[in-house]
Amino acid sequence: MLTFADTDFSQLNSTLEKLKPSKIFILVDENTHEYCLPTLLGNMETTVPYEILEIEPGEEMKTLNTAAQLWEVLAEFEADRNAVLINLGGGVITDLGGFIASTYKRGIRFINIPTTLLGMCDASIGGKTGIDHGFIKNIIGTFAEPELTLIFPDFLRTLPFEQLRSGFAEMLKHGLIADKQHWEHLITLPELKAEQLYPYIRRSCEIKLDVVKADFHEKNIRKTLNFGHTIGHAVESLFLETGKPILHGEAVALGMICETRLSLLQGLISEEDGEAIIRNICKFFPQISLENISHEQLLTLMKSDKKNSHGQTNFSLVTAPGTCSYNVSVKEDNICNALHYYQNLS
Ligand SMILES: NC(=O)c1ccc[n+]([C@@H]2O[C@H](COP(=O)([O-])OP(=O)(O)OC[C@H]3O[C@@H](n4cnc5c(N)ncnc54)[C@H](O)[C@@H]3O)[C@@H](O)[C@H]2O)c1
Ligand SMILES: O=C(O)C(=O)C[C@@H](O)[C@H](O)[C@H](O)COP(=O)(O)O
Ligand SMILES: [Zn+2]
Repeated sequence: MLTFADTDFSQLNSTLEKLKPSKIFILVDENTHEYCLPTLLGNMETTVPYEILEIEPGEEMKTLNTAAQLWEVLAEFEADRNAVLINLGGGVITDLGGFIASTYKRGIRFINIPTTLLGMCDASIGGKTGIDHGFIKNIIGTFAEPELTLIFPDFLRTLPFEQLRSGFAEMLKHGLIADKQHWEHLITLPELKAEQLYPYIRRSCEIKLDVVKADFHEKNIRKTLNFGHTIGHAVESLFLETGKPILHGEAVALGMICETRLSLLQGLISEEDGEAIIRNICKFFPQISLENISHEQLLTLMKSDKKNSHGQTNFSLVTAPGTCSYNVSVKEDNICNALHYYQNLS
């Protein structure tokens, strides 16, 4: 269930009452501990004892090592199958927390309380959980649904601008794949500020929920939610590996530009639409230098993409703002062309 807590956390309290947990665990990172936990604790009404599990912030923590430490801590606290994990944080916390919850003792219940724009509009919804391994994004994970996703937009007040913009990339993606009007609203916003985005958060959540309801296990239409991610994830992985991580949404924005170029090369989109999409994404996202990045390595990383099958690299490609095709097989030459195109954009 997805709920907006515009003013209070009553839905959280009634869910906890219904779930009757034996114990509550709250997973935070250092920042959500400081900025968000006091609000949660001030509003959570329960007599059930709780423990705080804290990790350092950042994508570097979304690993098997962190998962193992968290499983160990749960075991040390004697968490039983009726324990409930509350994931309070961005996509790293909800992906990692969802993963440890869905695997500990073969699955305990969990609640997502996203605190970033990306978490609210995308990561906390739809049941994809996971960790990175060998710097490959989300290569190990589960499909597991939270008991509740509680969205409290006021958490965005303390979110740094770059993080807000990172979440905005996924919102643009939602417009591009499914709702032209949403895309047009977003690209004409006078500035990127949390309060300006509040009305559009709901629409992004609806788009994601509709797609996920139609195809939870990503056999078909859910692949459209991965637009921008085949190239985006490869670039994100390579930067992560070299110790200079970029934000997920920044990588997705880059990926959406390159993959729109692929649509143009494949003749799947009109020049007018393709160029307007690229121009508008560039308005918000400064170019990321790919100067020292090897295309070979990127192509190898793209082979790990979960949409691939039978040795073919498959893309989800936008065909006009608001519509998206999937299972589009693309030749390596065109992928290299798109990467060169991005490099020479400015
Ligand atoms: N499961 C999915 O469907 C899905 C969808 C999209 C992205 N993701 C994953 O989500 C991850 C990215 O998530 P993210 O962008 O939220 O990153 P994140 O979780 O790393 O959070 C970004 C930063 O903001 C800080 N922060 C969080 N809330 C804050 C607040 N309210 N005030 C101040 N600081 C705050 C965090 O500590 C962190 O430093 C990636 O790993 C990506 O692969 C998953
Ligand atoms: O929910 C989905 O499906 C998505 O593809 C949403 C993406 O924004 C998200 O980054 C997701 O984690 C990517 O999944 P993956 O299967 O490519 O790892
Ligand atoms: Zn994403």
